[in-house]
Amino acid sequence: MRKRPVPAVEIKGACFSYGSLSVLEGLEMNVPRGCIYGLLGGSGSGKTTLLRCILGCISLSEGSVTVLGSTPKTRGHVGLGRNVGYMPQDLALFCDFTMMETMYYFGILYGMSINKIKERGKYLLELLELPSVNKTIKNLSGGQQRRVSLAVAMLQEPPLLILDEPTVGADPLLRAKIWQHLFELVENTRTTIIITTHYIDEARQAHIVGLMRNGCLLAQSPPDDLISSSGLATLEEVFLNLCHDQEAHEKPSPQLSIQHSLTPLHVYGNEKALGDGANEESSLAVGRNEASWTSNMKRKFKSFCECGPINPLSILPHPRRIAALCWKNFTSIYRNPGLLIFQFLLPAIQIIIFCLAVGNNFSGVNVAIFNGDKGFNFSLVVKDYCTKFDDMNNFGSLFISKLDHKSLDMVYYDDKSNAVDAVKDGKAWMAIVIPENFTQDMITKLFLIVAHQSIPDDVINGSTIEIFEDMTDLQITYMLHNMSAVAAELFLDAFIDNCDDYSREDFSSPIKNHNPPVYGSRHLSYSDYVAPGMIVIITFSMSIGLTALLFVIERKEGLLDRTWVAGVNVTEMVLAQILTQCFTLFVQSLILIILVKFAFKIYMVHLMSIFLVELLTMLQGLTGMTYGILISSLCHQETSATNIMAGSVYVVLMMSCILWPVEGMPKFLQYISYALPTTYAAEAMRSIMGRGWGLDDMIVWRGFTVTIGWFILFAILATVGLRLRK
Ligand SMILES: Nc1ncnc2c1ncn2[C@@H]1O[C@H](COP(=O)(O)OP(=O)(O)OP(=O)(O)O)[C@@H](O)[C@H]1O
Repeated sequence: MRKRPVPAVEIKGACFSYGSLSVLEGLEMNVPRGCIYGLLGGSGSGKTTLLRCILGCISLSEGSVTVLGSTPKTRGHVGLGRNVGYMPQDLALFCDFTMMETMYYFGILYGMSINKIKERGKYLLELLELPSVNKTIKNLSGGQQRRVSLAVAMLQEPPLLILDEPTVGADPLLRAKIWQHLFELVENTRTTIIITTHYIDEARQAHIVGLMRNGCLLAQSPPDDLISSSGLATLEEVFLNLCHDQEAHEKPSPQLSIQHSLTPLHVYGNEKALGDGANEESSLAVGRNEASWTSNMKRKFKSFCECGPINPLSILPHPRRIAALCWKNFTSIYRNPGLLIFQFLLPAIQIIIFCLAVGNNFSGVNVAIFNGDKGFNFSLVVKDYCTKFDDMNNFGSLFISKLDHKSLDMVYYDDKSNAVDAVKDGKAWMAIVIPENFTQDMITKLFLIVAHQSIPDDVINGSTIEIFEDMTDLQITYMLHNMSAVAAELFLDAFIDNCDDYSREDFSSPIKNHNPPVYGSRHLSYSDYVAPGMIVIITFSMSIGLTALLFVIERKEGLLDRTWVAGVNVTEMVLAQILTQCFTLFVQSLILIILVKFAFKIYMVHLMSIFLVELLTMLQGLTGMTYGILISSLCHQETSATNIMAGSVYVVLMMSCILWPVEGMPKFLQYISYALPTTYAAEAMRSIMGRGWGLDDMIVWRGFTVTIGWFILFAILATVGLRLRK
């Protein structure tokens, strides 16, 4: 018995839906080797979807696809790679590349030698009448860009070419030339070509034409056979007739439609391979009802888990392809100064804004002052104890002189109620009211203390400065409290230092703060506290944003699909991204550290700590990057990626002890906080910078370990996510 030749593409009972929209409904297709197969159908009939199923870019919910003898996108499949040239409907080219660079990039992915790429690239660009090879893609016309895309598909001389509307934008002469070249390819190399088109006259030239409508093939046969068997004059009439036939059936079974009009494919030695009865109504129902994105993902997950042993070649990274991907990433960056500035300078700008805006000394804080102190010529009265008071006779003024004049704008009032009203009216944050007999009562108090006598209430009241506050701004309140406490201390210092028999120590607080402290400095500001965490969050969030958007955009533009079809696997894609990001993160973190340490003099104990800060910052960036890839695998659009990103960054900023210590959170929130990827890292960063600790300290190595753990986890999830989404 004669063995049936293996077709180039064989599809049985294919069902596929986007959410609730059923696109392929039990479709049967058989493409013999060495022919041009013209897939003709109206807009939205499912042609592109069908091609993407053949390429393994999307998985069928029902049915099977065999391409060149194996099923794409199964574990055993190494990837179509060099065997399939694909020209998508979208441009799917890197617009900043020149035409020749585009050839080199895809050629390397296909595994071609540099010389071969050069030779084929030049030949194809000339054949397709493209201008100078050094012109960048973005500077070509739409039609020229599509021709470069066609050249990329034909570059490696694959046995199977899949072209989605390749002649759009080409003039009739060039269209004829392209078709001529396709015929030569089939004749000379027995290449199989599947070509989609809206133009019936173009499809007429194909060896076999498949007429597609509403997710099924109404007929597939050599065009002449279709015309002769139908008794009609043109292919257009045949197509219209079939469409009417399909509409006449209330819900036509695709099986029925195909059998109705199918002519055996004698010319290409192909038996009638269609209509194995694979499509039951039930499978159509499944196709239509599998409504949601989740069901698509479940389907992919199921096929991912069930389709046989993993072929190591399908997941093992290939250095050549990784190098090509890295080269592409770097070229995209340096050809795009805007992106370069965004990557390198935005974190720097963010930290500059932070250091300038947060944690600095206050200025211009309005304070209302009423100094009612009449003063007192006390030198006669306390001369025996306090000989040095001779030149001081108004302690109210002495207290005011000890306030921080740089931070405060002091407005003097001549009445206590006016000063208090200034606070009530929002004109001042604090009113300081110094009583009439302040100096006199202070001296009396001292006199009575020395004489070991009790102090009457009116003397206590008269020697007390009253403060009226607007406490609605916590930071200003803290500052004013701190400032008035310091002024009171300085005032007491000045007051007591003038007494012959008493020293400041006699009146000192029972607490002694050692100076310098064990760690840190008495002059630390809020920015010293927040800066370590800010470095972490800026790098983390920038990496999420850049990577998530990059991947979502590349997917939308069809670049990812084209890269997968060219044979790149997910591991290579993730590794190349990590390598590229390592470089950008190194520069980014170095700029951040230089600004923080040297320009803004944020507290850092040792210069040696810079190495650990740099390392931890880079690791956080890589963690953000892998999280970004994960987000991109969940999102169709930039807006949804941006929303997830913004939500995540907000949570991380609030809960990672960057602005507020974990100890200041409710207990249950502390657990959540520690479960975030940035909390331990921010703690470690603070210990490295503020305490000068190294990797031998638990807080520091825990920060590194947890960050690496999250990086690995996100990398695995991102790889699985990309694979499922592929
Ligand atoms: N990613 C997607 N998500 C949801 N629906 C989609 C998606 N891609 C395509 N569709 C829908 O699937 C149907 C088939 O689309 P497809 O692109 O396969 O048609 P086509 O025959 O190639 O059309 P055209 O000739 O206009 O390119 C259309 O209704 C389209 O709106």
